[in-house]
Amino acid sequence: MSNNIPHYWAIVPAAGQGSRMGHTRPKQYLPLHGKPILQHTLERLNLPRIKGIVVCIAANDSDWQTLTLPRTVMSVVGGVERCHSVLNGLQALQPQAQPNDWVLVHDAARPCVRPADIDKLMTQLADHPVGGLLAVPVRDTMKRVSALPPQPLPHPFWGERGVEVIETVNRENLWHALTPQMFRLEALTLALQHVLNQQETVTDEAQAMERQGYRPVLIEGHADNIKVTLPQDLNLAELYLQQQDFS
Ligand SMILES: Nc1ccn([C@@H]2O[C@H](COP(=O)(O)OP(=O)(O)OP(=O)(O)O)[C@@H](O)[C@H]2O)c(=O)n1
Ligand SMILES: C[C@](O)(CO)[C@H](O)COP(=O)(O)O
Repeated sequence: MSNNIPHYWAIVPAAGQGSRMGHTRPKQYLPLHGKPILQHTLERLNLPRIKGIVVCIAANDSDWQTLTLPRTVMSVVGGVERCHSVLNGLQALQPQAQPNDWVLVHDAARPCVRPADIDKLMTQLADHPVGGLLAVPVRDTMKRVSALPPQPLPHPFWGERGVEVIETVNRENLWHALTPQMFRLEALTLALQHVLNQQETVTDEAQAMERQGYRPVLIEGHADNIKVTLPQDLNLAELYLQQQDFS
């Protein structure tokens, strides 16, 4: 029955203040090649298979109305943390979506995502019971730092008292979680509600699903799907957009 075929929806958390960017405007409205980051992101998500898009914006957002949108999208007010914004977006979808529909949650701050990778995520997980996310394997040696208690160190070569001690973390099987992260509407809604009801937060949707005992699937994407976070990310994102448009 055609009405049993799950639809695909997108939620774009865009209600952050971009504090790490250190700019007066929220980073999602800063220009890349003269176009706001959020507009680039919405253009990447404007795929035929995505039935509708919900954008979560800050209550005091004065830039949203200035965007030229590639299609009609819904907007809802976000929350204190990203996970609160995403839950508001999920609740806005409830009236028009089915519980088993897929929801792709994609950061407004990731304008370089490749439409081909979004399609890959939707296609490869279309029949999966849980869902998953775009990710890329860690390529660098990883270090964990921890502050030493102010006491003599067991060995003089381990640095001065009170400095951070690093230890190498096994990078095998370590991946960078990206977005979109794609899960079923009802399952993701319940998972996030459970986390928030515990007065806790999560930094991505997969973590909420993991806490419910689900095992999300990683689908390899591309490292140029960066989250624009710090000032130096702006030039890098412009370079990636330029490379993609000409590749
Ligand atoms: N309460 C929040 C916080 C973040 N986001 C969105 O979640 C995405 C990823 O979050 P992040 O990169 O941390 O954005 P900010 O929170 O704006 O950045 P910062 O932590 O530097 O303030 C961004 O598109 C951001 O707009 C959101 O919708 N609601
Ligand atoms: C969702 C995310 O982009 C996956 O890497 C990341 O967790 C967002 O973290 P932030 O602290 O909200 O930027």
